[in-house]
Amino acid sequence: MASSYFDSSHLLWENPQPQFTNVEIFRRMVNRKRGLNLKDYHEFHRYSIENYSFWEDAWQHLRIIYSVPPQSVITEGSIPNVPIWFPGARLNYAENLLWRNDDSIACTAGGEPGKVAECTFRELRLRVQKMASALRANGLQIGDRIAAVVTNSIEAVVLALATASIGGIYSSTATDMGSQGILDRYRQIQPKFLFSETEVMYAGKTVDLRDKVAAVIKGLQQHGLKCTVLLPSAITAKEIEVGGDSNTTTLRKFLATGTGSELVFEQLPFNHPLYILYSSGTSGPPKCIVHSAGGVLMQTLKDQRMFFDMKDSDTLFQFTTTGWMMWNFMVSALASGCRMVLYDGSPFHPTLEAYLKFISDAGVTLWGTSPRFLAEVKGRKITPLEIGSFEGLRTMAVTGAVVTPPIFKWTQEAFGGKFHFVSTSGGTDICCAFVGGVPSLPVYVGEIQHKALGMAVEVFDENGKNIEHTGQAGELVCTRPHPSLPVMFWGDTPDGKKLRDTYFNFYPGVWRQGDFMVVNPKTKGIMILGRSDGVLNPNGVRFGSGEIYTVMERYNTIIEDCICVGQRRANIDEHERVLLFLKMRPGNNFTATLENEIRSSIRTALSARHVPTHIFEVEDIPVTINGKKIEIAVKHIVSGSNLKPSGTVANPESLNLYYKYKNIEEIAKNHRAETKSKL
Ligand SMILES: CC(=O)CC(=O)O
Repeated sequence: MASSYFDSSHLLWENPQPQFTNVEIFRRMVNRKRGLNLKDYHEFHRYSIENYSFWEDAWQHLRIIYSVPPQSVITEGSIPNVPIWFPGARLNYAENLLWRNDDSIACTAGGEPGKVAECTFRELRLRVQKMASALRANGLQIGDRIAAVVTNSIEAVVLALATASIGGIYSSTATDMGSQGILDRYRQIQPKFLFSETEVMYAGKTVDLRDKVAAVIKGLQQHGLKCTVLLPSAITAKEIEVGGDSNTTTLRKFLATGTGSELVFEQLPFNHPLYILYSSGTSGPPKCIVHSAGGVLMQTLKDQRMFFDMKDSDTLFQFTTTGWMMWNFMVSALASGCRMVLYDGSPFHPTLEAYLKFISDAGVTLWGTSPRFLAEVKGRKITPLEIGSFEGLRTMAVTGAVVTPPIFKWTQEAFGGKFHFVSTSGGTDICCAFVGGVPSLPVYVGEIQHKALGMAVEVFDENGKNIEHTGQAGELVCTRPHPSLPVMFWGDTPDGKKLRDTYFNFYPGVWRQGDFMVVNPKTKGIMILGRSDGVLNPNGVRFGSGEIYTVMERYNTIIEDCICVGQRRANIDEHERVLLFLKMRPGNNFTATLENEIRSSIRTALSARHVPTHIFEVEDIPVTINGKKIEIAVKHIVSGSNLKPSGTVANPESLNLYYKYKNIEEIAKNHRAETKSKL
């Protein structure tokens, strides 16, 4: 079947000086070093996935700081398909981030309380030194876990880097995660230390975390917890007691236990664990994904310098909490000598306009955000250039969900048209991206520009056949190892059974990411169409929910959000049917006229077979605390399963709204009668 995804590619942006980009400089360096003649990014990418020596080139180009050089690039490890990278090398992640020791600003931190804190590179290093000294004095050793429930603040950066300097393993969650969600994660990794906020502000409200912290401490006491450190209020900076445990102390007292020792960067193997991240946990207990220091360092630096053309003169603002991999990704920007702007709180408080002004005023040059946020600005008919000049903006990087073509177009225009719009996709599983931006290539509307260097991404059909050249959609797979494969799942068997079952079983020996994608045979541009477990399959036509969301974008001034899932009840339905749920913006009604209009738009833009069987209005759309729609949970619920919401769901009560759709026949009958009356 010929593809209709890319019938017309519209140019969105082109770099007037591609030759000066980091990626072009890197390509020319490889040509000189290897005596090659790689003419463009396409050839460079091919070289990067066919030769492991590419990673040696990357080591050199990214200027990795090390004390012992590697003996080779790759060797076999104990987990099949997960090799050991750069055996013999010794390095430290924190040392690679803290080389800069001057009085330029390293971090600017803002948030809802309105205060802005700053810290220079020299001060950051001193704060890390103080924290590391206290951690050592209190017994942190190589391989010990530190768990944190923290805001996106300078303190969180200090804590992660101090932990890394000693060779501890750092894991954090956002403060809005429920105590059950926190315990589901931290009980598995048995942290020695817990660092926690006590009071924060979110959406204009003071949130008292004392009960939650007390519950977490209690739940971790039987699981190896030795010491809890309470951070002062994120609003007033006052110390707050939680009480009841002699191993609990305040940050001030904890830091005072340090001996003032020098900052020592333990020299560790490339594969030494750095972070533990978690699978979403929306459909089962969260998996504890362990990432290596060398892997995270190399891949995040590669993505930042190649996709975003990051330089030491840049100011990066990544909107994230500490519970999303984009936080870990962001922190690496220090290694490029870049300034980071941190923000904690809701972007809608006190107003969306105030948040946009903060970004413009902070002189952000690289802005990382989500399509959901941009859709909201668009939907509220806000004109960003009336709020700030955004004159420094050079690159906007968007991730976290499918970016639809209307969002590409609107964003480029709304923020002044000159910057590089980068759509990327990767995930927690690799703590970097599979596909993303190439500043030396043109951007086409709706297309992620290319595969990342070193990432052997292909599109497979159900039988494991590469169908990329056909322009048809299939599974995103990665056919060769790369340095930030997880080194293990915490608590897995030594041969990594759980890890292999998760990624390498569906297509034996090949990484399956669980995303549904398609490649434009002409431009090589990529579209991610949704999660593959949410792929819709009515009457044998397979498509991604992202295709429906693209059409729905045109209604986003009246429809706040929507979710599209397949329904197939065991022993009842012969075929899958597609259900589309809409959350209306206040003051707008879901009428039969609107429903007909939506059906007709989907039919025209896609095909008659894409039109949902039923469209319903709902009060809320379930999302994770990182703002991702939870299609898989809704799919299970409407198909007749009972689901226990995990701590990852931001609005767990919303799931209850979907159970009634198990009785679809009755609901549909009532719905027809109701919408007719609202015509
Ligand atoms: C890079 C990403 O892909 C981020 C995410 O969606 O979790």
